[in-house]
Amino acid sequence: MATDVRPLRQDEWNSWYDNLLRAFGGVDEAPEAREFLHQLCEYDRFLGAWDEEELIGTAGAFSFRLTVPGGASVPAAGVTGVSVAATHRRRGVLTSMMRRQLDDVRSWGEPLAVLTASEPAIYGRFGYGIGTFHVNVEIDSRRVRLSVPPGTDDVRLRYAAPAEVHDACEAVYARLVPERPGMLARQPHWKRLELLDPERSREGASPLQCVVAERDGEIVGYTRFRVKPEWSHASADGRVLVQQLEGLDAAARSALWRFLLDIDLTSRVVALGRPVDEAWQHQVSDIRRCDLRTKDSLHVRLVDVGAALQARTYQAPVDLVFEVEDAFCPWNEGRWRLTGDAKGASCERTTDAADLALSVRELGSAYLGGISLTALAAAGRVRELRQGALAEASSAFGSTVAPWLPHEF
Ligand SMILES: CC(=O)SCCNC(=O)CCNC(=O)[C@H](O)C(C)(C)COP(=O)(O)OP(=O)(O)OC[C@H]1O[C@@H](n2cnc3c(N)ncnc32)[C@H](O)[C@@H]1OP(=O)(O)O
Repeated sequence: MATDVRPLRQDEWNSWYDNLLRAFGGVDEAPEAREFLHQLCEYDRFLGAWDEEELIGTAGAFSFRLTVPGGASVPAAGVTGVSVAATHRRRGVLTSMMRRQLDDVRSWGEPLAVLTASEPAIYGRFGYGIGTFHVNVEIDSRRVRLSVPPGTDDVRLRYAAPAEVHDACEAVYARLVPERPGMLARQPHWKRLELLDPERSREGASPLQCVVAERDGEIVGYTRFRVKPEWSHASADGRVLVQQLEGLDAAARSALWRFLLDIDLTSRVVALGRPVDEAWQHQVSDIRRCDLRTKDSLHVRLVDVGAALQARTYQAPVDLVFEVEDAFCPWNEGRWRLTGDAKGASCERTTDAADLALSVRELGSAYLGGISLTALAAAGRVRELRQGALAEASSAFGSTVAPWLPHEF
């Protein structure tokens, strides 16, 4: 079968999107969600695969900027909308699209490609490693109390229409972006994402509600959530479904979490996709009643090893030679010397003896500082060629703040 992979034309978007939906089961999106996604399409970066006249594959790459350790905002292709028609599966169509896409990303000069996977088993073969985890929680708010830091009672909370305070909330978000690896700078059109509220997707829950946290009249935090009323035989048993919660300081965040745990007629707070190191985990009276579940989140691919490694900084001084294996993007193969510290780094080709051997996939996992190279070595995925090199690399690559992807794409 000859597959033609090429960028999408504007008149092909609807059929592209229908193909994608069908690969995910064929349930249509609400019209406003579909329209929103249409506006996000970057035609020169979205690919279709054709078998003669028939569209059989889809893949896109948003032009994101991703925070890396040290706070730099690095161009990253946000891989999205990947699908192959079930009639054409396991014949190499995905492989052809990944080939074209990674070649394109390289030609655009973007050192990273990132994605969230429908199934984690798909992307390792293309050089992606799991770079971040997040937690999903369901807190028994009748039993769990939150101890709060000084200053929490000085934070004023008020309800606001989500659209009315949107700019102020976006300003809070923008201030947080450089502080945590894995966060995405807001791109044009994406601002509306957090306000998208199709009735069809609510499944019996309320429209989006918003509470802002203020100090001295300034918005310093916000949460958007829904309430799903439920009644058991004995009592009210509603759920609070948290969509976002951000705050500029510990008091603002604590005030918002405490508010969510205290809403009358509810007994559970459900929050999906939260950072693994969030402070509330250490403030709750009973962590077991929070039912924490960890899940892989952002998968990271170094498209240009040298540029990617020198775009971030390192917690401890580092001077190491990596022997990198990268069968899918052979331009990365070979030895690289990384020197750097907390102020900056450089990464150049070298013929010197290697200290560590690993594939680009492990570099992707370790890149944002959330997965330790020591753990990957224990799994047999990193080889230490000079004694001591693993510990040096591990402490240099770490991050004091866990990396976190704020939303799926
Ligand atoms: C970033 C995102 O958008 S994630 C969304 C991914 N899309 C989906 O999950 C939608 C439903 N699934 C699909 O559309 C397709 O099955 C795809 C895209 C996952 C795979 O497409 P295909 O064209 O069948 O993949 P292709 O034939 O190129 O397979 C390449 C290799 O990946 C393997 N592979 C493909 N899909 C999977 C999978 N779901 N799980 C494990 N391995 C897989 C194949 O076995 C093959 O292995 P090999 O090289 O050892 O022979």
